[in-house]
Amino acid sequence: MKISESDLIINPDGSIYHLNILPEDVADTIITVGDPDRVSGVSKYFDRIELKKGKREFITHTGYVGKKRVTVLSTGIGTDNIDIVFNELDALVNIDFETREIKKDLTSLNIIRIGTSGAVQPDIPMGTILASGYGLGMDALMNYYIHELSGDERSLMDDIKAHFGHLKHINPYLTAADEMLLNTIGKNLPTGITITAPGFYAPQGRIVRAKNAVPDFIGLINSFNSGQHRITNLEMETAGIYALAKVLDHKALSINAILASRVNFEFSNEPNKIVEQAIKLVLERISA
Ligand SMILES: O=P(O)(O)O[C@H]1O[C@H](CO)[C@@H](O)[C@H]1O
Ligand SMILES: O=c1cc[nH]c(=O)[nH]1
Repeated sequence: MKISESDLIINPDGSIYHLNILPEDVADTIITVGDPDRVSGVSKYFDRIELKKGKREFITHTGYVGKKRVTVLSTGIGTDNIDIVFNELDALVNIDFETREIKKDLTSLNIIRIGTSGAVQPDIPMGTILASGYGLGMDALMNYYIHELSGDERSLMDDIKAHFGHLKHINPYLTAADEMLLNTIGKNLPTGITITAPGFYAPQGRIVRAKNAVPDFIGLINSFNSGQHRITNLEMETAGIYALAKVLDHKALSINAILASRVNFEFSNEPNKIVEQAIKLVLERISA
């Protein structure tokens, strides 16, 4: 079935609407980062850069790490942007732009986020590089998609609903990391449940001047447990990435550079150093 011109917008040069890139510009291994400036922080380690393109906050560099072709792409902040990036990446590989039809042979991308995050457990200090075992969304993105839970996700979700059920403004969603990526790129890293919040301040329990509606949100978050599972950190994209990757049949893993300890009220004075360590770790493991 032909996808309409208003559902899938292709620019006059054949590129996809927001990302402004062509199907051939995308590698099968993709690193996403929030900060557009972090794209060159990743591609500076490429052995060869093939292309640099961009529009708005969506900057793309594609090149080679050893023999592996890799795309690094910035998403900007938030799961509203993840909606755009994931639908457009999927269209670039799985829709024929000439016929506007879904291809017969679908491509499953390997997508690794390198992001920054704040820890909510006292034993996860600033400087930790953490792999998200699960993404728990507190934002509204997945209210708009059909998203099914595996058995494992369902039992964890039951405990999450019991713990957070009194917060009537949220409809949380949960997705596990891709197991293969977790066991390779995320090997031996600390893991846990990452909460994806729809904001940086009150939605992450920060108190500045406005009054927060949820008292002691950090305490509520870090007191959750379900078997060996606990919530380790907060950021703003991972749950959307995991959920849309699953819906669209891609593989995803989120690697978090922990810049803040929310329980110790600390924020790193060397954030770039921690991010750099996360970038190097991911690139070494991608090219191994
Ligand atoms: O450093 P990035 O990847 O942007 O990730 C984190 O930093 C931003 C907030 O400062 C949010 O996007 C959050 O998820
Ligand atoms: O605490 C933090 C740190 C980085 N990014 C976030 O979203 N939260």
